[in-house]
Amino acid sequence: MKVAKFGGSSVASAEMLKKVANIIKADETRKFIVVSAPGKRFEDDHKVTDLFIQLLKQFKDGVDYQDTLNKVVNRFRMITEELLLPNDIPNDLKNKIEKLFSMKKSDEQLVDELKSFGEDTLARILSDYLSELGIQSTYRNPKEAGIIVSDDYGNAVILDEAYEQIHQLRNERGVIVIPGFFGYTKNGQLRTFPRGGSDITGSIIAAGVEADLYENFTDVSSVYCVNPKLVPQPKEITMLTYKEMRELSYSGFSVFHDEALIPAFKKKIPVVVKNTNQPDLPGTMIKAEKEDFSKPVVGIASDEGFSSIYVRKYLMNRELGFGLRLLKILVDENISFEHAPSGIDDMSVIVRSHQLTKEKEQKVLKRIQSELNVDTISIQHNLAMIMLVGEGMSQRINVAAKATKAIAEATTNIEMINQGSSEVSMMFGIESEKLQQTVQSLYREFFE
Ligand SMILES: Nc1ncnc2c1ncn2[C@@H]1O[C@H](COP(=O)(O)OP(=O)(O)O)[C@@H](O)[C@H]1O
Ligand SMILES: N[C@@H](CC(=O)OP(=O)(O)O)C(=O)O
Repeated sequence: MKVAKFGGSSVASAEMLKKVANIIKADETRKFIVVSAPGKRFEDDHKVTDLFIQLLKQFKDGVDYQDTLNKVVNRFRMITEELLLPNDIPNDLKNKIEKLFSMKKSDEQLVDELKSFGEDTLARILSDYLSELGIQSTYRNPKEAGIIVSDDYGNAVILDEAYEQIHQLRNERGVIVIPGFFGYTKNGQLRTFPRGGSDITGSIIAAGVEADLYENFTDVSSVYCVNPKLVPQPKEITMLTYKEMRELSYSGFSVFHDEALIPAFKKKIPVVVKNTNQPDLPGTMIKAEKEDFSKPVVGIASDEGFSSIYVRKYLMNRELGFGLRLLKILVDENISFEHAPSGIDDMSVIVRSHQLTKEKEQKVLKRIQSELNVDTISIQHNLAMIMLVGEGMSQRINVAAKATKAIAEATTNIEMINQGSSEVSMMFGIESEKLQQTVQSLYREFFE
């Protein structure tokens, strides 16, 4: 029994949905189908989820939102019309949006409910389309499916108690189509997962029904060892471990959501990333155990938009609780940190820059200066992080040497280095503007 998740790019148009239906038809063990909302059909297109966010903003700002509303509804109408289905579902969507806008709800509740309409509408359409094709198919809302989540708006996590009810889905007949990206709290309130969260739904269903395989269908034939936007036609990864994929996803491999690995990992369900346009290709397999240790590095992930807060204080090493108090100041300001490399008398804390408004930055720096009485404090913006990932790294002694050589060849200055304690990853902080040339140089060193 398999769970197949189709991402936004795979359900962006009627043409893509026909491919999806063929994939479902081709293998009767594909029983649970999880879908995203329609994504981009071409480079400058809009994801439906982004249109919903824009729509709510216009509604809240009191400006005319009819144009955006029509755009959203027409995305679905075009699909139903081309699939020769009635227009009831898109018409219904329009009414649901207007009804939601007439209700008294908090902004956070409104945005979560509105965003969910994208995946929900698409799941209903796909289920009807499969039925039209003679495939026994049922739409299941996440509430009925048992996706019980925490109370965090736009950032929900699954609760352990959900799995028992999800397991019952095994007994249902035919194909079950479930919208991704959202669940319900114990009190029946809708909450969405973080952006890109349909991958998480797929993984939850796979763990709940104890599937033999979780297939994640997208628009690339495999996970590449580096982001294809930075290196043209990079090498494909045929197999990697949950641990490696989680590190890579968290650090910039947007092809699979980092939080989506955990449910599958807990139940040891293998995951495969495949291409909806070329479903017969093997794709990339993600499993628990590493089989091939010949390559120390399996992938190079990278991301931009980091800032580093640097503090220096003579005899910091003798001051009990210094790091704790520094991090506490960040917690007070609701700022999470990514890395915190330290020396004898100094420490850097790397945070994602979007968390720092100008005022917050000034406040944090002032507090650190006065409460920790540091000798030097500075902040550096526009940093990029590059993460080398591979479980084989712990058994090699020259990975760091090869990496620093490649970075030097790109004439890039290393701002910081951090090796994860698990020795699965090695991180380099550099100036953002040098990112592409540095990644390309590392790629040549480790993969060519
Ligand atoms: N290392 C990588 N391997 C493959 N794709 C990657 C990688 N890093 C980033 N991507 C991007 O991830 C995209 C697929 O993810 P996403 O857009 O979320 O797909 P979906 O619409 O199926 O959810 C690819 O088109 C590619 O641009
Ligand atoms: N539609 C949601 C959830 C999702 O998973 O989308 P996609 O499969 O297009 O990454 C989003 O845009 O965040």
